[in-house]
Amino acid sequence: MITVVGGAGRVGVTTGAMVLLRDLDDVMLIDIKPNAPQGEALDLNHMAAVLGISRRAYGSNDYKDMSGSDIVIVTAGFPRKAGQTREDLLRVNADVMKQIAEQIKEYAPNSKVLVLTNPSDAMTYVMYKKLGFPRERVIGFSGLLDSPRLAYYASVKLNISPASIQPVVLGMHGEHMFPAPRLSSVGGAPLSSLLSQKDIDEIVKQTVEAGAEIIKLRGYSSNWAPAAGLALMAEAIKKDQRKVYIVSAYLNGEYGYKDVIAEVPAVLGRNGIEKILELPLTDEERKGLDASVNAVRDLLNALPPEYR
Ligand SMILES: NC(=O)C1=CN([C@@H]2O[C@H](COP(=O)(O)OP(=O)(O)OC[C@H]3O[C@@H](n4cnc5c(N)ncnc54)[C@H](O)[C@@H]3O)[C@@H](O)[C@H]2O)C=CC1
Ligand SMILES: O=C([O-])CC(=O)C(=O)O
Repeated sequence: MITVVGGAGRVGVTTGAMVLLRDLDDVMLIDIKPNAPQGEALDLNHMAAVLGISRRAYGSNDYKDMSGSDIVIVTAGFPRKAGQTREDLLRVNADVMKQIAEQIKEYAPNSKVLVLTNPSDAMTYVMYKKLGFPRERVIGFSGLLDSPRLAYYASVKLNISPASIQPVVLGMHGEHMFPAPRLSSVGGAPLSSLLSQKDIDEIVKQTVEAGAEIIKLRGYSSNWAPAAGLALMAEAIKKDQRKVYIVSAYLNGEYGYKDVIAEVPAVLGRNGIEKILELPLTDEERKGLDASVNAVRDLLNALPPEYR
């Protein structure tokens, strides 16, 4: 069973749908909104019946129904509104993480926990600290959104499929993310060698501002792309695929950073994070990553001690 906490919210229910569509497992949607997860589950079950998918969705307002889940995906919490940054959600969502960590510890103590709630690196840190699970089992989301976004914008410039691009965005998910065009590649060539500096600057800006652009256009934040990314992470763990994805990981010396969470490439398999990969960086890239990781640290330092 894969549980989604926040399962009646926009990203939560879309994630439930993606898990069913990829035929990964049954899905438990848990949410504090009365009746809402049950209603979403019913609709998802009808979807599965239409498509002939033999998986079930369940909905509940009781955390104990996550019992037995090997993967718990956390999408619960407040989304930002137009004009807000993700960082503005720090305090309110840290509270939500703290409450949910207690429940996961009690009902799914052996699970791998994927955290998407914003600001996602800081929320992954709170979840990690409050759960006390080994770091390979508490994995933050967003690299699998920021990097494919970079691939998308580059693919438009190059008129090629985004699937042909290996994009790299590191550090923080937020205003200070670090897109790395030299480390991103197309057919073996660095992306930076295939586009003009002006085009690179443009796609980097589009990537950083992508989330805000969606809110500006439609009034609420993304759901389709993040849900797809979460489903890929769950799939890599569930099927022990050992695929390399950029994820938010607790660093204990990797890249020279300690006691902080940042987006880095990692191998995902049955134990969660099987290995963190350390990319060789130029001096300039090192500075860019430092600035990004320091922005995560600033957020963590702004959290009262009970969240750390
Ligand atoms: N890291 C990323 O790339 C992305 C992060 N997000 C973040 O994900 C979060 C959710 O976004 P949406 O789904 O659009 O919001 P939403 O408002 O549609 O859904 C949030 C859900 O969480 C539920 N919830 C709140 N507290 C809860 C608790 N203690 N236990 C269980 N459920 C609880 C709410 O009832 C609601 O149904 C936001 O913080 C948003 O900023 C959204 C998109 C991408
Ligand atoms: O923009 C938001 O608030 C949601 C998010 O993190 C994203 O889409 O990158």
